[in-house]
Amino acid sequence: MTDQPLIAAARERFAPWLIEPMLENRGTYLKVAVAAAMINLFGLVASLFTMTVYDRIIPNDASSSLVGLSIGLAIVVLFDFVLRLLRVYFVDIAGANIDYEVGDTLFAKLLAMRLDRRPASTGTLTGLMRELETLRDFFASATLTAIIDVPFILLTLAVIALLGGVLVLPPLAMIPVVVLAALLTNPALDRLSAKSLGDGLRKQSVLVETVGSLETVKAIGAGPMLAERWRSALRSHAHSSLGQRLTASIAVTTASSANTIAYCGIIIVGVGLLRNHEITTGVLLACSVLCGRVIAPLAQIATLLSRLSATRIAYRQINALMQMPDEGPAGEALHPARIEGRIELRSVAFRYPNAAEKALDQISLTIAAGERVGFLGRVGSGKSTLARLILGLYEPQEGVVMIDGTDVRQFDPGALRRCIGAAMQDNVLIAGSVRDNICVERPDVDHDEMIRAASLSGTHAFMGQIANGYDLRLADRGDGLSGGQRQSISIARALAGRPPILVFDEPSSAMDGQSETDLIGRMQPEVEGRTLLLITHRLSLLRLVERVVVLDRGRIVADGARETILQRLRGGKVA
Ligand SMILES: Nc1ncnc2c1ncn2[C@@H]1O[C@H](COP(=O)(O)OP(=O)(O)OP(=O)(O)O)[C@@H](O)[C@H]1O
Repeated sequence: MTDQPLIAAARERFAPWLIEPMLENRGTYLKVAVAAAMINLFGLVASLFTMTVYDRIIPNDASSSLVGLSIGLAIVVLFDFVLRLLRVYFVDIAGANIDYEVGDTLFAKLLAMRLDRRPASTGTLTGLMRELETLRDFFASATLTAIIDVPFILLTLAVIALLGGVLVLPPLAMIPVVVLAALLTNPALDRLSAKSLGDGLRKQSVLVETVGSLETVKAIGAGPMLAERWRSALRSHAHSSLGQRLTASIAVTTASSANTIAYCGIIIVGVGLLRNHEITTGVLLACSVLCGRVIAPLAQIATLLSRLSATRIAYRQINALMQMPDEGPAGEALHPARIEGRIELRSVAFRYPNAAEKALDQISLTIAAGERVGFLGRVGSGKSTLARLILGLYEPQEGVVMIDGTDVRQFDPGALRRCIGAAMQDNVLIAGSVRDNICVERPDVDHDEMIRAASLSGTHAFMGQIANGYDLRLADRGDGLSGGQRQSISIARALAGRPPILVFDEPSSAMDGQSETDLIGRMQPEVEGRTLLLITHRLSLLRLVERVVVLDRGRIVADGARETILQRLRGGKVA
């Protein structure tokens, strides 16, 4: 885990995770470009229609020509309507495709990310994942098509110049004003977008923490403390968002004012030209209509730039996540078809990110295949950390952890963990049915195997008393079941599929004495001949093991046959 901010961590412009889905959708964007180009051309037609009506039809009282022209214009309007709809539709399709592709890659990255590199706060991480929506909004927004309108600004200016000569000057003069306003506000916008995003993540962080532990928050009366954190996050987010919106609106408002000025400029200059008979009324009207078509795309570009700022910040954040190292080897990973279960740690030292002390230091230990070892030690002595290293969840900074003589870093992490049945301390279940939680879509765990594992763990005994049984839908994290029931399901999940290595971290901590005794009785034949690592504070559970290792402050202080170590412990001869 890391507390380092991700902002500005990676500035690479076009990362493959974004560029590839964009390129895949180039066909769709091409259709959008064609539609946008046609819409621009139709816009020119409408202004030429105005000119023709004023210069040819009204002076000549040619009503029949007006009917013909109107029919022609109606067709153009109809096409324009259809094309505008199509443009929105295609942009949405491309946006949705990109969102799907990038979202899929990002989730895969999240699953593969090394745990020691992930952001420390869950809220921050989920907030970063949400930034995907900012990207989607950008790629699925019709504003994006404003880029295609840009070359048509030149075409429109050329038509104005052709029809009205100097009438082109007012809109031409306004272009640098709008562009300058957008360029000048952009750096501030970038900074405010980054700040607003950081504040948004802080809000998300408080929210996720509160929602995730609402029961505890209420029970311990932490509500007012969290409410104050929430209010503070709300205040700063509201403040930075306001600044962001205000700055963004400067360029957009400038564009709108520039539009009015250019329009008025055309009228003022045009009246002079009209008086000198240098242009006709039709030309003046056509040029004033066309003037709007010069500035409007610029206003769109200003909006696009403000969105671009937020998108760029979101992109950098997501890219920083994407750049994080994955677990597993850099080269070809090993996929063990089956393992014997021999575990060896050689001079292993490990320190959690940002921790002052090493959680494990100088650990050397060999566990033979099929050996059952209990781990004892005071709170915080490093027992769970040892299990995490064997599961390959963290890598040691010094030394090596090996399974069957191979460094665990060489294995494909997923393949390795399929060979290890682990029930960790927190017993978190996944939203879904009890069946989903025990089988976890493993092909080797069918219904019979699930029932076998559930019977061993004690799950089967209470499943019969619950409506829906194994199809009972659990809420997030297994809410809706008691702590002991969740623990029992976690044990069933670990046992299912008969993995050669079993890692149990306090497997009976939430169970009553009788349930624990029953569990030990059922487990004894099951763990026979399998490598078992059993972390516990309960001496009764040690009946399942033949050897005991005692840890203290990250070091091994005793290691030997169960009875020998227990005697030494009773005699107070172990630190
Ligand atoms: N995710 C973490 N980040 C930082 N430090 C951690 C983390 N998990 C554990 N530690 C620290 O590592 C040390 C060993 O913790 P570990 O959980 O391995 O102890 P343990 O022996 O399993 O304790 P317990 O019996 O309470 O479960 C402790 O000092 C703890 O503060």
